[in-house]
Amino acid sequence: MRNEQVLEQLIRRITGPHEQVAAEAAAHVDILTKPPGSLGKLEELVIRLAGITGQSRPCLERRAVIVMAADHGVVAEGVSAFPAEVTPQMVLNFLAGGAAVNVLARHAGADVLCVDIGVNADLEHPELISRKVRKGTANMAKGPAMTRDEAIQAILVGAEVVTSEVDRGTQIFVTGEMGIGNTTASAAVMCALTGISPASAVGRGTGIDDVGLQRKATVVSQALSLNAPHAEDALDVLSKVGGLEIAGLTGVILAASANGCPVVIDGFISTAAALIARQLAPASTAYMIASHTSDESGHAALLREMDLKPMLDLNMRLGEGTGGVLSLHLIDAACRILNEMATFASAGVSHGSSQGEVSS
Ligand SMILES: O=C(O)c1ccc[n+]([C@@H]2O[C@H](COP(=O)([O-])O)[C@@H](O)[C@H]2O)c1
Ligand SMILES: Cc1cc2nc[nH]c2cc1C
Repeated sequence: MRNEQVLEQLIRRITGPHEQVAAEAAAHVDILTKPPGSLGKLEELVIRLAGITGQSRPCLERRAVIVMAADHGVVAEGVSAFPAEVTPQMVLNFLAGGAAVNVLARHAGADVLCVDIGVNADLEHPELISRKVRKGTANMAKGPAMTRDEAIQAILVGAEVVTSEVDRGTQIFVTGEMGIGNTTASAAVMCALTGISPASAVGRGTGIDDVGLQRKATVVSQALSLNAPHAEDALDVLSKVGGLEIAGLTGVILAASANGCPVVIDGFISTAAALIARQLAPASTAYMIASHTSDESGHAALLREMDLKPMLDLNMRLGEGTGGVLSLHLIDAACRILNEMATFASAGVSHGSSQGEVSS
């Protein structure tokens, strides 16, 4: 079967959450020993998790963060505060267990899966998932970042990683990435698909200065006018101005959705992948759990555009899946509320009287 057909099949498997199970969970939340709605967003969260998983008492013990790593030709334009060599160096750090995401994943009981989907170096390690589609993208300021077929291949890599994890029993996924230059690609994807201006979409990424920020906006404008991506064709946008890790994460999101697994969206780059996934499969948005608002300046606007309501705002802007993995603690808390709290009946606690009712 052609790759495009495999992708279409994957998209067709995304049917939407189990509304009946969500309604049952909502009814149970309302008989727990608390005033209705008093656990706020935790209540909404666990009702959504029930609908996504089809389990009236969700328990998401097996979790994995998928860190997609890739390089970007656009780094040649001076859009990052760090050199491209940092991408492979950080991959080795992930594999050695020393990066922030490793620490936070250990704390949250999540596996870290590191995928080389397009790093511009020859990497070998027994734990590395080596699925390189190409050695980094081409410079989008000079031409398309990759071909449409490469973009689809990278989406399918993400989907395959998720599918084999689902077979191993993983129940919830977190998106993570590493790629020097990828905030430029993410900003370009955001501009192409939402019409937001480059000046509003670009941010400081790894920490570029004011001059670098101006240059970044100019590079994004140049890439958009040169490549003229079609806003109604997400694969065209992804291939012309996106990145291999963005494509891989699009596949992660689509395959998690197709398998009825919640997918926790990390920062700016992950949300750009979510934007592509939404355009390819609108039903996938029901499976997305937004973790945090990154300090990357375009992220809040992108989340609003996606109508995603993140749980945390900790001024983080690291990526790797760090914000996503942190939010697993809140997801656990929400599940435990539903699983462990007493009901008014079981604890012998009186219900509140309905408003306006006069007790005799
Ligand atoms: O997740 C975010 O919101 C985020 C915001 C800023 C930077 N990053 C990370 O920093 C790298 C990209 O930054 P840059 O400046 O090289 O485009 C990449 O490895 C991302 O994981 C990530
Ligand atoms: C050191 C470093 C770690 C990162 N992790 C994700 N992006 C990163 C960028 C840099 C520069």
